[in-house]
Amino acid sequence: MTTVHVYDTTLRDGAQQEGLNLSVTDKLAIAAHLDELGVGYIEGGWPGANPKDTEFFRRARELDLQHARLAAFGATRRAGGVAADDPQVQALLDARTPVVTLVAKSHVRHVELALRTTLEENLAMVRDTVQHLVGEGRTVFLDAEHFFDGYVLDPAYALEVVRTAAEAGAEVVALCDTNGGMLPPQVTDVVGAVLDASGARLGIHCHNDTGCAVANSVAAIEAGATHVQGTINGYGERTGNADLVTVVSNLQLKLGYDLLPPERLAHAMHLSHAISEITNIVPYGRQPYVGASAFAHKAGLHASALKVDPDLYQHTDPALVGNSMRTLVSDMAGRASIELKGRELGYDLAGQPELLARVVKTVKDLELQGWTFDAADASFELLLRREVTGEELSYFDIESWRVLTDSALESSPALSEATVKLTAAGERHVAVGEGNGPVNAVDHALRRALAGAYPELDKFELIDFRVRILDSAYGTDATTRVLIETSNGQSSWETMGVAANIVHAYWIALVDSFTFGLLKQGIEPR
Ligand SMILES: CC(=O)SCCNC(=O)CCNC(=O)[C@H](O)C(C)(C)COP(=O)(O)OP(=O)(O)OC[C@H]1O[C@@H](n2cnc3c(N)ncnc32)[C@H](O)[C@@H]1OP(=O)(O)O
Ligand SMILES: CC(=O)C(=O)O
Repeated sequence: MTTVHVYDTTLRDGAQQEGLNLSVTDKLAIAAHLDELGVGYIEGGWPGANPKDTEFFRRARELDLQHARLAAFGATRRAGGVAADDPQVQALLDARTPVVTLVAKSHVRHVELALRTTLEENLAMVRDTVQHLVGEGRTVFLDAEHFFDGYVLDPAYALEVVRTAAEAGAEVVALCDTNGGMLPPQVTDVVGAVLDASGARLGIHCHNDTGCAVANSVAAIEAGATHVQGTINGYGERTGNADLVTVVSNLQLKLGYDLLPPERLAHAMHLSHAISEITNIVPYGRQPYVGASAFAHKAGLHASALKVDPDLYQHTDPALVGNSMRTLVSDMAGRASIELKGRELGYDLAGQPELLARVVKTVKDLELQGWTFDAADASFELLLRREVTGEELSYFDIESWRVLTDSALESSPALSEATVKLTAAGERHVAVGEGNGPVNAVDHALRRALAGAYPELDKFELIDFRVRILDSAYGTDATTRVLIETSNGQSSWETMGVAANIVHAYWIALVDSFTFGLLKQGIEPR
């Protein structure tokens, strides 16, 4: 059986996504990650189209790729010319990659309207360019642009493009759903028909405009294509390309294809997130397989079954793609949810039905007031610890705090000043903090008051702050929920506070954040 090529186009088609802009260094880093995942091919960009892509191919020669072969992407030669004299084709050779992927027209209206040439000349462009590149020692893949729409309009011509490319020496002809409008049954029919009529080795390249890019890619492979293109996290023009990790996971874990070594697929979640860091696009939590929520369970009924056997509410083992099961605590939790969450946090709560029932009730009561524990694991862990140990973990005793804000003048911005009085390490501290707003001032004052007793707090940094008005019908009287995320440079945690006053809500979240952070660093109350 022919092995299926796994062909990644994150660096070319993925980079066509709105708002995604990669430097040469970013592209090199992503290429190294893709190689670690074990993909067969990395399409690096279009040499000659812009200086960045040209530079990428120059520097990519220094990459020590263990698995992947690099592909340079570009178009067939210009109409009316010859491939050997075409500067764009020469730029593809100058990229010095083992593989060149050519985009070619296969839709008659595109040939006539976009390329403004004859159908015969388009075939000549395909033939000449493929032959020239093969003659120069390159493996050539041909992306037949708008293939499916073109096949519907004029199947004979679309087929002729496939035959011409294959006869000229293209190893693979990838059928592209460029406008992303196809549905799986259409893809199945067309791929099957083209395979029968041409005998060419076919590939598939899908866009997600109908939400079917992954399904269409899987359908094409099941219909006989043996080369699949996609991008990490489904990046790409408009609604994106087929998400390569989802396609590969589906083919490998559900249909038995042997595409990536299992130990590499088990890095998929890490890779997806590492690439999100580079693209600076927040990972999509509900992404299949690798999203943070892909195996997160909120409903109590689910948890009660998962406790017995995780397979009962999971379509696959999350570890196969490097993910893990999580239990969410909320007002939809039951005793089993708390027991499972406790297990995640290192507490064995089995056989403690009264404690479990008490925690369920506390959570439900607090959620009614606006708390949302599934977004603030650290606040839940402190609550659970309190219920289990029967005591409040306290690193400092607050005596009072207050904050004042001067009115803003045109000549000088508003200034806030907070005063915090507390006892820590057996000593009373009174500290004043200034800030550009009340939240900032409170943060400074609390840190200053604790600096002597807990120098570890110096490393804690606020990295996210979210405010939500809970009962908006009351306008400025509304209850407010503040969620904050804090980092110590190695890990991060989320805490929350709910109060009528936004600064008070922040204060609750901040105290919990410092308490949790110190606890996790193994610091004893002083
Ligand atoms: C379906 C896809 O996503 S394919 C990938 C598309 N990616 C990109 O377009 C990103 C990179 N592109 C670019 O930087 C530029 O468009 C370039 C450098 C390639 C070309 O720029 P320009 O020379 O200024 O041309 P422009 O972008 O206006 O038009 C594209 C030209 O390529 C021609 N062309 C389009 N497809 C093909 C093809 N398969 N084979 C040969 N020529 C083609 C068009 O007819 C047009 O020709 P014209 O200049 O005679 O009108
Ligand atoms: C080649 C390509 O990116 C497309 O047809 O969508």
